[in-house]
Amino acid sequence: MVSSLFNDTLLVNTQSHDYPIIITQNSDMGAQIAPYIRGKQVLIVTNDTVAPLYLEPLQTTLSHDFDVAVCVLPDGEQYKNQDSINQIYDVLMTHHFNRDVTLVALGGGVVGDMTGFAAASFMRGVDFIQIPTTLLSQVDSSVGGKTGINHPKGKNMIGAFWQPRMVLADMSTLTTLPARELSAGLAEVIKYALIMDADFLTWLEEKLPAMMALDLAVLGEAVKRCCSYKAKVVAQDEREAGQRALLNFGHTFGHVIETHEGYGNWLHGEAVAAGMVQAAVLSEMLGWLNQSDVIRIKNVLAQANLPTTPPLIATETALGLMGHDKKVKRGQIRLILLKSLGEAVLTTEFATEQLRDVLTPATC
Ligand SMILES: NC(=O)c1ccc[n+]([C@@H]2O[C@H](COP(=O)([O-])OP(=O)(O)OC[C@H]3O[C@@H](n4cnc5c(N)ncnc54)[C@H](O)[C@@H]3O)[C@@H](O)[C@H]2O)c1
Ligand SMILES: O=C(O)C(=O)C[C@@H](O)[C@H](O)[C@H](O)COP(=O)(O)O
Ligand SMILES: [Zn+2]
Repeated sequence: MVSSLFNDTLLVNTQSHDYPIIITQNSDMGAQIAPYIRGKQVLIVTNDTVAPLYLEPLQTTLSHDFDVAVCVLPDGEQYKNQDSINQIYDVLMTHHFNRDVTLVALGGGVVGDMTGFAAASFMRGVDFIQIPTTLLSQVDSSVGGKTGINHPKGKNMIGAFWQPRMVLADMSTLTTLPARELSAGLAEVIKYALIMDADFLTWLEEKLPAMMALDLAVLGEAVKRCCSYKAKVVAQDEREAGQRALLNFGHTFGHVIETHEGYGNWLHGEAVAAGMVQAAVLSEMLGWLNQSDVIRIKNVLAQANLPTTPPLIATETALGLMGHDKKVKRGQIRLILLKSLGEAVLTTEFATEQLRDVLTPATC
């Protein structure tokens, strides 16, 4: 579909440093990011799906001014682990790169999270830049500095808060993204509406068809709105002491699904979608949402081709996996639930029996 050019820049203010999110189309990626590279060494980290699509022009442009190395990782959530981080370190060491290096993440959230973690830990911290190429990474993972890898028993269990120097979201990259991955990104977009802005939910209900038809102007508008919400939250609570936890809506349930089903079998966004329904059902049990709200949530997720029911997981197994959630405090599971559409809270105001009911197959 032909659409008008989208161009916008947002600023993220954090205690670490401020950085821009450039949202654009058909960009010369190398030229866009070059001004934010402070040394002469660059390591581009990508994967074997994204490399054939977008690596060559980026590498060529950067090679005019920088000493550029490349690390191509295997594609998949199942490779978001220490082996991949070691591969990044190996390339950095082989090239004798030092604290002047800037790591460039070219890919989706998996590449971005791992590149950020490698940057946070190599020589105790070097610069990195995010070039997110999935909708999910453009609306969420490239912003805010949560970096890391999975443990076999839990998602993102090892990591660091480490902010990028800049984020370049080129909407044109979405034209090659598989439809299932676009839908996975829409889950995080819908998440922002449910936790922060009921008017945005209404906007989405109208605009989802255009987004799914790859109208880049509408997608760009959605990316801008989501990044603005996230930038605002991260500016107030960079390290998740409080308010930032709201961005975890659906994730305590969703991470259980991803871990239990085997990393990569349920996409992150798919698991979060089903998890948001579970959280909404629990919110309804508490009298905070009404039945029509829950139906509306299920409908908007279904409209985006997302699952609204979790896979079969034994209740005790799910509770055991939930125990690893990073929001657990003094042994107590804390959940993000909805007080109303557009308003989320971090809470322990639910009975364990209610949580068990939600986790019991067929309740949602
Ligand atoms: N750090 C954060 O704040 C944060 C936020 C949300 C999600 N995450 C993490 O992000 C990950 C999910 O990210 P994702 O949904 O981007 O998945 P992903 O990185 O696995 O990318 C999805 C798939 O699309 C491919 N791909 C990427 N760009 C493409 C393009 N332009 N054209 C064609 N194919 C392309 C990838 O190779 C992969 O196969 C999870 O690990 C999740 O935990 C992190
Ligand atoms: O940025 C955040 O904060 C989020 O929680 C965004 C989530 O969408 C993202 O999936 C994040 O990686 C989950 O973090 P975790 O701390 O639960 O691992
Ligand atoms: Zn997420």
